[in-house]
Amino acid sequence: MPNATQRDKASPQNNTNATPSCNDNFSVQGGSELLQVNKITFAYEQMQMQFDLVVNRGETLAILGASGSGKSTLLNLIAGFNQPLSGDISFQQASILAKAPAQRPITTLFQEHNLFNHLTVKQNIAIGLAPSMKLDVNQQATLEKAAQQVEITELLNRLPGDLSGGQRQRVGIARCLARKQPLLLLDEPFSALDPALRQEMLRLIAKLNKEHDITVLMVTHNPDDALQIADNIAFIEDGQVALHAPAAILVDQDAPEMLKRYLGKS
Ligand SMILES: Nc1ncnc2c1ncn2[C@@H]1O[C@H](COP(=O)(O)OP(=O)(O)OP(=O)(O)O)[C@@H](O)[C@H]1O
Repeated sequence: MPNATQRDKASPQNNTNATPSCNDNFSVQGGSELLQVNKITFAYEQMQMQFDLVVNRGETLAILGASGSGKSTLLNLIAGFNQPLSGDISFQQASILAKAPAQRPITTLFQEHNLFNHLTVKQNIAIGLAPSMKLDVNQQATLEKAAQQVEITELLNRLPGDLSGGQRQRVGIARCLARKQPLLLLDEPFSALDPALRQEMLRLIAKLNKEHDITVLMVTHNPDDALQIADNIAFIEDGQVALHAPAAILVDQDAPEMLKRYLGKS
């Protein structure tokens, strides 16, 4: 059973988003649309994909699905690391397809490889604000505030190789925070962390979502993570968004078979 926080976040009544789902009982609710992924097609040799998805401002969306279903590809298309064959992606109703990744209103945090090992923590955050790492007074203040928020101020002069996995992920989150982009994409960022650290990171993401009005798309293999911080889930199957529904569907006995199969419940 979800705990109190989980129930709060995952409760359908608390849900304010609206996109189609496959079943009216599990429809997400209305809200102000921030990101539209509109009939985006993409293909790797062996796999054709087409994604449709609407994400509302302030939503935390957990992206779940079997290994190889297309979750990372969807994030890479949104971030601009992959170019679609057709379709469109818009942010606040304006297409972002022609924009390079750094020009999109997005920051991405991966499981690994978020940091440059030859740069200090401070430089790793600074590079998110200015490629030259030469910061003006305001940017310097932004950097310091972000470091404070994730409690890494005392680590600023260290190299990533001298930090623990959790500390490195906090540096990655500080850079996301400092960049102040409205959309945060997380690709299994905490799967290598121990349970306590993972909880700490999830709480941090929930805080960013609430206090900084950051909309979050998080790929995870862990339904508990989704229940804990997500409003909705997008379930990916065979290169498509097969289901977009309130996160509470994960503990609903009447969930569609495909989801129950994935969860090992049928
Ligand atoms: N660079 C690539 N070249 C060719 N095929 C790829 C490439 N990257 C991914 N694929 C294939 O595309 C499909 C979707 O991959 P993707 O990484 O998006 O899945 P995923 O759902 O994120 O998987 P996982 O949970 O294992 O990370 C898979 O069949 C995968 O083998």
